[in-house]
Amino acid sequence: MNALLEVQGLQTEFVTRSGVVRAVDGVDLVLRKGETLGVVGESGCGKSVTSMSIMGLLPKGVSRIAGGDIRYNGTSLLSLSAAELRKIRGNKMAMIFQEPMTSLNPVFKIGSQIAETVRFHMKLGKKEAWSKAVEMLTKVGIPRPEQIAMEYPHQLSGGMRQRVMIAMAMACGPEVLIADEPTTALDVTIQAQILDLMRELQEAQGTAVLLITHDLGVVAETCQRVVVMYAGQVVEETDVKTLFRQPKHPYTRGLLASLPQLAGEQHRLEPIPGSVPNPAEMPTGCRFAPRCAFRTDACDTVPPQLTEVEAGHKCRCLLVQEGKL
Ligand SMILES: Nc1ncnc2c1ncn2[C@@H]1O[C@H](COP(=O)(O)OP(=O)(O)OP(=O)(O)O)[C@@H](O)[C@H]1O
Repeated sequence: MNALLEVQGLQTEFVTRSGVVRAVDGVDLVLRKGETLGVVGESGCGKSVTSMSIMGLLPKGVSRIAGGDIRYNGTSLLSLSAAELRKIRGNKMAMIFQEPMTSLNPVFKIGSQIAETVRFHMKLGKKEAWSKAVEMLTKVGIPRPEQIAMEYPHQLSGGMRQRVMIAMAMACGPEVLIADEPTTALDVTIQAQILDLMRELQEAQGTAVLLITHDLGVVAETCQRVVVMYAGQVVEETDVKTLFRQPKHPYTRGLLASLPQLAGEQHRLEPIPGSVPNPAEMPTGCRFAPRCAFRTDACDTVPPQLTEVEAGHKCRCLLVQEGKL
């Protein structure tokens, strides 16, 4: 099945003033070679915490991985030392964020930052690394790349900074790219350009992408498979076509009904009532039950498991599993 990255039963906890909360609770993900897997859900569902856990970038002291495993090419990343993890991060696995300044350093020239990454991971000399940086800036469509390489991040527009971050992430030809809301902060035209760019680089380098987004429109355009997350858990997983044509979980149906392009002109948009529960106050049964239009008494008491309801289609809902929905 060519699994490159496997997340199994991941549990990530935070220490907060009201005690320990589990923001991610038993997440399973499989990313295969060269594919794009979307992870969707509203704000607060645990998408970013999942990606930070995979990259080993959780805030120290206040968070920890309490259970499960993360395997890259069969090796558990949780068993690696910080130095071993650093070798994989940026080289084999790279990440891009919604806010490019998260990974760009404001006090270093753009070219130097890309060159530094390349030197560290690809063991190139100074001159070759600088050439590689300029080559990458050219690849991501930066105009006047030699000149821009000499500039500082704040001298560029948001869209250009995002291109620079992609250049840096893709410079070492990573096998896995984790993109956390890479286009959310950009306007629609730039958003489309950045998604196209990511797709081109992905095809050219054979990179597998884990795309984290709250935007189902972006998923429809870029992903082959999708995982829907709700309240720290996966609630549905299938291929993109099936998700849009035959969504099963009431939460996924709700997300689709609130998507303007899909609701169509004749239909009123129907936002899902209520909000994602706080991890400190999770419902005891189904976590979506308080917001669910189909809720039954059993939903309030029995926590549903994620099961395969059709070939390649998993869903965490008692009613779907019993064929009632
Ligand atoms: N540093 C932290 N301390 C305590 N709780 C946290 C911390 N970071 C995240 N959480 C909690 O973890 C849960 C999941 O957050 P996460 O950022 O992963 O959601 P998300 O789906 O990525 O949303 P967004 O799109 O807004 O980033 C939330 O309930 C959040 O309150």
